[in-house]
Amino acid sequence: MTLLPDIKAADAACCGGGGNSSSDASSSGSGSCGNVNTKGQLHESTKGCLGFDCCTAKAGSSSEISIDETASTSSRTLAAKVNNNLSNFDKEIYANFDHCQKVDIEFSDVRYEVRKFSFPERKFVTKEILHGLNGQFRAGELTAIMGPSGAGKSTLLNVMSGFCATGVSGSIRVNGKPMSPKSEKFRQMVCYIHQDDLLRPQLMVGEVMLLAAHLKLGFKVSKTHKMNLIKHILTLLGLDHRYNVFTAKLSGGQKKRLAIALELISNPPVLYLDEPTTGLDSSSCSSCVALLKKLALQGHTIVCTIHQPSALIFEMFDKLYTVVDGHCMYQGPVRELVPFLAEQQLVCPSYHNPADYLLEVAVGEHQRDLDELINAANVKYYDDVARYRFIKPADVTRIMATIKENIEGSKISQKQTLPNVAQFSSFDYVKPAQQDLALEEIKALSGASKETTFELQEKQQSQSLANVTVTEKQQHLPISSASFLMQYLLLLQRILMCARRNYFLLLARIVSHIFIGIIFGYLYMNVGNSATSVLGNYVYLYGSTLLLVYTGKMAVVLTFPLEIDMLTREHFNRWYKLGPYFLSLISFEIPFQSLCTALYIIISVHLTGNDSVESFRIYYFILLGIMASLSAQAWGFFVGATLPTKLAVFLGPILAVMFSVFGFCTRYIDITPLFRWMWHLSYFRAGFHGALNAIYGMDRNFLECPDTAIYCHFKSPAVFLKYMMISDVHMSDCLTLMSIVIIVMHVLTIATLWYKLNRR
Ligand SMILES: Nc1ncnc2c1ncn2[C@@H]1O[C@H](COP(=O)(O)OP(=O)(O)OP(=O)(O)O)[C@@H](O)[C@H]1O
Repeated sequence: MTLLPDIKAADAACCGGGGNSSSDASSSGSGSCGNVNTKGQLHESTKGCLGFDCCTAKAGSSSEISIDETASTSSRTLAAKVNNNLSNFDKEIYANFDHCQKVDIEFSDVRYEVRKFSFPERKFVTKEILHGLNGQFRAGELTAIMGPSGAGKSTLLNVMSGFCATGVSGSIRVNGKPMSPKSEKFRQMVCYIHQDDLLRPQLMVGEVMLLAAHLKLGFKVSKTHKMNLIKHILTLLGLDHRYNVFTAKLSGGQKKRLAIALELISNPPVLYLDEPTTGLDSSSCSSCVALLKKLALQGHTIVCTIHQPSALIFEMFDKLYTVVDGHCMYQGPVRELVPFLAEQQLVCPSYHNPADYLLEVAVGEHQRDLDELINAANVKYYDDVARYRFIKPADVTRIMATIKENIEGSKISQKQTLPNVAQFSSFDYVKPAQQDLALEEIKALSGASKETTFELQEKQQSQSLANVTVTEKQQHLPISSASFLMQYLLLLQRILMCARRNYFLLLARIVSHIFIGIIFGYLYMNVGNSATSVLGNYVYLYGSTLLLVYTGKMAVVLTFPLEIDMLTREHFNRWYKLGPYFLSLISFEIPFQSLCTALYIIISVHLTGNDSVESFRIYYFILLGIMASLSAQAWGFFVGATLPTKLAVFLGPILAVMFSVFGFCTRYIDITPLFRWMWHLSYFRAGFHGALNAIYGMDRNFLECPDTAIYCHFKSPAVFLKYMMISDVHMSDCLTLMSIVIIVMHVLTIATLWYKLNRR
């Protein structure tokens, strides 16, 4: 029997866009997704609703493994069992993930402290948020981090994912080897999906996926294979029917799944998710956890924080990690929670959701000393670790002998034994050679069929998958991210696509420059060549510089901080490097702002009659206007990258005023010596003086003095420049200063972003 229809039904029912269904059960505790017994456990009757894995412990029609038996070791064994029943199509989907590296993470004495300045105490104070946590997140398992609000769940996730590295102490071991979360190797294994989905609303699901595939897989993988992979992932996540839908139009649950789909492209062994179910209705919530379970079954290490799951959803998790006030209050299999609490004289009432009960205990509703529970949790953890961790290779033989004895003496049934053996054999601290030996032993002594032994070892799973009709390339996608140039081109393409579809803002920028150009032109109509209107023209040039500087700066000061959040996440998840990202951003912003500036100047210069002079003056004016605007834009990027938006919109103009006061509208001799450095550094001043020089300097002929005028003091433009004390302005100086400002500010912006992205 093929499971294809089941899987499709599953996706439709549980994970799919239909998004109905199974989850009704999540709120009621039972329902279409199967029945839940009084302990909140699923019965075998869940079969058929989710294909095979969504509802935790359903094992396909041929399964003989009951839920309880599989609960602890279910993931790998169950996945293997189900794989036997997959159609080729389904196997193709899974084949894309069968090379997921298995990563077990163990952490001990993990502490996290923040150092903040306390205004009441007028000194820096250190606050410890995580107080020496120990634990394990294992491959093939779905682990929930639970706890009351403010307990430290997100902080633990941030620390374990390497998203927060400063202030962290303790040790993290990956597959038994110590590893720093800051290390490149660690980062290659981990993806972190934040609570809020930051997706570009102007792009369609398929476009976002393809872009991510190009960025993450590089161009050694053909587009056909990328498209296949995308199709497989979207099918797996129940999003295939949303391929041509804009991300803005996805439901909350679909957005969450898309966020996961995007990260799955690089098939990361470890996925951390911060509250993936928050904001979802019970149906989407159930679908989301079912999906995570499905991914865990494929060998990923999946850890997520969750708030108050229903009994059904709670049962879907393999492991639970409870955090209370920065301490661990329970960690272990979900099914062992109730017995653990009972041992602590905390008896979860029948029909009560254990997750709710746990939270009640955690917030102190049951008047239980939490320190005692924390201690008990620690003892249990070390007990569990000791049970497996310190098995010496020599012990393998002894354990095998016991198993053999048990099977031969029929003390326990084979079906009971196998999951235990699977758990044992998958344990990393036993040398691989010993594991192989053990498996061979089991194979021989249990007399199991090839299919039965196959479920014991992931190695054998993939071997089996290799037998199906999956092409070589699908099994061995050569993952190497896109080159610098390709990253740049892809990101630029994304910006252009977004700009094309969300043209309102850009159109507003262009229209406002044209509109103000007309207004200014109208206000200072024909002042350009008249000796009586020199001061009017001076004000026009002043106003123009002011306008171009402000539009250049404010356009990015306000939008760039929003970009930074997205950059932080995509960069952390290794989509691209900072260099190509920033280059693509300015490759769009610089020409666009230049275009706006040029449009404004061309229109206003014509209306003000400034174009009646030699054309090179107008070219200079346009060039200087563009340079001044780009200098301000570079400052805007820097301010936006450095300060939070609220501070940036306040401090940006203050800086602009300082630079304009000391140079823009003040003569050099009027400036206090203390602030004269500002005059020299002011790009405002350089732009404005350069513009004045372009219009009135460089040996311009006399201006027209109307017959009606008795006397034209500024008939000679040189007199006016001398009066304004700017007769010795050199164009090259102005252009050089502004070029330096542009380059220095962009370099500083990149340095700031680099620091922010890597400080963590
Ligand atoms: N950078 C920080 N500076 C100061 N305090 C912090 C910082 N980060 C976290 N905290 C504090 O640490 C505690 C744990 O925060 P965390 O966000 O991890 O809680 P949580 O369990 O995820 O809460 P919730 O469920 O409400 O999201 C909170 O009291 C929070 O105020």
